Amino acid sequence: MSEFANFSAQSPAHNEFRSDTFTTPTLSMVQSLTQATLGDAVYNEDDSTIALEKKVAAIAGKEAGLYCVSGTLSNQIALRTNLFQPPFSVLCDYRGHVYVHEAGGLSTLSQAMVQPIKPTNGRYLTLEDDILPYFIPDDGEIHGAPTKLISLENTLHGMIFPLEEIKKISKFCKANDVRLHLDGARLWNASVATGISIKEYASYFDSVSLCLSKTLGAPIGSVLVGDRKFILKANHFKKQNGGGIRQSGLLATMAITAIDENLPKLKKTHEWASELGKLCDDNGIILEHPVETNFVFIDLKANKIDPSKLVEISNKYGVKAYSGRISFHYQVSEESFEAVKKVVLEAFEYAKEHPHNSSDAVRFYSVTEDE
Ligand SMILES: Cc1ncc(COP(=O)(O)O)c(C=O)c1O
Ligand SMILES: C[C@@H](O)[C@H](N)C(=O)O
Repeated sequence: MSEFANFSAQSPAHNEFRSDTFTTPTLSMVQSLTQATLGDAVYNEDDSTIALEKKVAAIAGKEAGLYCVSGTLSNQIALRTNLFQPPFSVLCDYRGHVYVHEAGGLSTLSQAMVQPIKPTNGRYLTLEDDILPYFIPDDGEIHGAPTKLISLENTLHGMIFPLEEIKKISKFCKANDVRLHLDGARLWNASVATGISIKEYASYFDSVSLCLSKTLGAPIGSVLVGDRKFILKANHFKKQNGGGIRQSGLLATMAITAIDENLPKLKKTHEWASELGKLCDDNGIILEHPVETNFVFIDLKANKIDPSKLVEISNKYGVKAYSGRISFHYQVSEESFEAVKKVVLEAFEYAKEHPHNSSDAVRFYSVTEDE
């Protein structure tokens, strides 16, 4: 049952470690509503929406932006717009959100064959080791579905995709008539962590989806950026899929406030995550990979931790951590941070005495029953 809004008090997400998607609007975001314009955005007549789209496009160094109600919509219409004539296939990381968490959209909306790839290095795709072995050239051979799009994610599970590898993949794509999309839901975090600008990262991609509703705390949405012609066609697919929003100025104004106010707060979330990661290292708790931004991925299977026990212990300490992914965001309270450290240590200690062995896939979100 969600709580009633009290924008002047502590965020309901103060103890939330399931995801940074639980971040809630702030009082200043709500106050910004008094400045919102109320045009019909489907007719491209809402100035606040246009201002948001121009703002994010400028940050990314792209010609145009498109406000979407979700990162899933933003990604899926971007992928569709980058693809022209089937048969074609899309290469992505086997953990990629566009593949794992977007309800098979690539198959239905884009009619694409997806080639998920497990990175040889366990962290990020490389051109030599991972992409070339799976690349299907569009050379007239009629058995395969030619690779016409590569979709990368940065950050992916909180890991930063190295710029030098992005450059190699981008150069290959340009030389082989392959489009390149970036799911940049948390590109903000990568930029803050590396000091590399969003503009630099985005310059190697045909399209980038930038989420506003996660690490930045806006109530909903993402902005897709690309060249003007691309965005015009993406808007067509946005409308086709029911994404045409009317008085979106109310949401856009909150998103503009979120960018301005919360981007500087991301560094602290990385510090928290790094501190928890070090605590795990110091106590022999195995992580799926090193901490680089705002996520700590505890390897529940390697530590033989029972997810349901983790939930039970989380509830005991008054925090919400339902999987091995411990997500940090700017609304976490110091008290909750101290509590989640105890949760992790206690769950680990319990597993030593009560090892949990399971072949079940570990999902990092719970499917809650209706109340
Ligand atoms: C990496 C990534 N991309 C895209 C999305 C989709 O965003 P949304 O939940 O707004 O559809 C998410 C969700 O949080 C995500 O983690
Ligand atoms: C689960 C996934 O869709 C969501 N993007 C998250 O990171 O929580």
